[in-house]
Amino acid sequence: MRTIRADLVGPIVVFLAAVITLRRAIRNAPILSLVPPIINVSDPAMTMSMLVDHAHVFANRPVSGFPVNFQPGNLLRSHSISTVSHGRLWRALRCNLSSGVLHPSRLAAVSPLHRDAVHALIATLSGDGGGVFVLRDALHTAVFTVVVRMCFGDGVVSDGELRARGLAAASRVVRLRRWRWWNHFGGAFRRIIAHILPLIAARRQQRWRSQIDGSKVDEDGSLFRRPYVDSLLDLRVPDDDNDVDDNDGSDDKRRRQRPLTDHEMAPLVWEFLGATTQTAVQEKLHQELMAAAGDDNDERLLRDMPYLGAVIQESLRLHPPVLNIVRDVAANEDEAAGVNEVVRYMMMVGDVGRDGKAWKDPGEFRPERFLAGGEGEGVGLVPGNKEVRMMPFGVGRRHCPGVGLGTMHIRCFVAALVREFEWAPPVEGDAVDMAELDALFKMMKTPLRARITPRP
Ligand code: HEM
Repeated sequence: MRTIRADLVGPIVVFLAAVITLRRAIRNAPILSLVPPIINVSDPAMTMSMLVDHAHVFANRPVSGFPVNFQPGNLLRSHSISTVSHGRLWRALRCNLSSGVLHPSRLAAVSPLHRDAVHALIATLSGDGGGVFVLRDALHTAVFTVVVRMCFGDGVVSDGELRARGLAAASRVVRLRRWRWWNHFGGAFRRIIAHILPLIAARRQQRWRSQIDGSKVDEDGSLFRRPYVDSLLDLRVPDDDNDVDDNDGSDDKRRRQRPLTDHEMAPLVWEFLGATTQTAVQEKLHQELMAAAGDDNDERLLRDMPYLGAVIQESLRLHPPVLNIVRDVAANEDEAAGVNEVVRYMMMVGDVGRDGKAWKDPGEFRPERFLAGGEGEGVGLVPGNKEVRMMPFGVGRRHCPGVGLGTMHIRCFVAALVREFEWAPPVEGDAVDMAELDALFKMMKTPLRARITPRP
């Protein structure tokens, strides 16, 4: 009889989610010497009250931990959507991302990119007819190739370069996972920016060339039209960059607008690339996947698979890749004295998802709880404004805008991996070590190693 392992699909989901969220965790890490008083919040009702009912108060994350001198002689704070203060600039940048590449109507265009990446991943894993694999690098490269194409279109980064960068990025994930690596990060960030700037310039040139020869820039056969960098090149942001929020937005139109500089675009590009970088369960999932007729990677088809959705949701409830939602609140502003005291609130994402009052046997991996009739039926990945039972993508006005794309990546790769291979521990009977690393973001202490056998 075939042994069915219930504990292998979850780690894959957890790892994919961690890859995809690396960027966020890095951005939220404070520099230790500047850490203000911290209050940890684990209670779901309290979290709700803070992030939803008092969203205007809890609207800012810590200012980017490190001002970076990535433009010679010019010390700048790196601005990405997640680090910029809540205000006009934040609104312009977030709106550009959410209504552009992340808009639900655009996500269908990601399916062909997923198809290419899935084929390459399966070819890599089935190379020698199966065997024992450490999944991390192969999965990382697969996700990375998709997001690079969404970011730059095709033709800016070559296939070979893509694979090399995917692997380099994977090894950076590993190197950056411990707090003690943080000191090295300023330098690493400058190097990353230095890699990104020429890619932005190359895309700009591609656009110029196509304007000159009258062709459309995407006529080079790019599968993903109007990639993220194009939207940044076209974007105009408020000129005064005064972060104060004027909620009425009344005179926004009259304000002077300016384009972004390449040095402003680079951290945004990096944020995009980084953001997007657990077998009864396995068998049940496999049956559901095989029963669905049609294109293997059709996003609509995958979205309609309740058990696949439940497995992903249960994995993110138990093992959210982002440990805490961080907000800085001015506790005592005395402008005359130049004093601006800040209190830092850390909403503990894992504690909320494992709250014993909200969940039966909260520590147990049981996807069925999210199916019809289960205690979690109808619970969303992003809480509405009634209650918070889990919050892997945050809550309130600064919740993750990438929830659609993030879950789409996970659905697509998990589905392909379970459809194509049978998964077992390297040694029959071994348990998967789910110990977590005290890292910037959640990772498995022991990277998942599995024996995979191509399915007939
Ligand atoms: C499994 C995948 C992902 C997870 C678990 C995740 C999780 C999170 C969390 C917990 C936050 C903080 C929310 C808050 O503070 O309330 C966040 C913010 C953010 N995420 Fe994601 N994320 C994922 C994928 C993505 C993707 C694919 C993108 C886009 C390319 C993205 C872009 C962002 C941005 C820009 C922010 C900052 C939003 C703001 O400050 O307005 N994330 N994410």
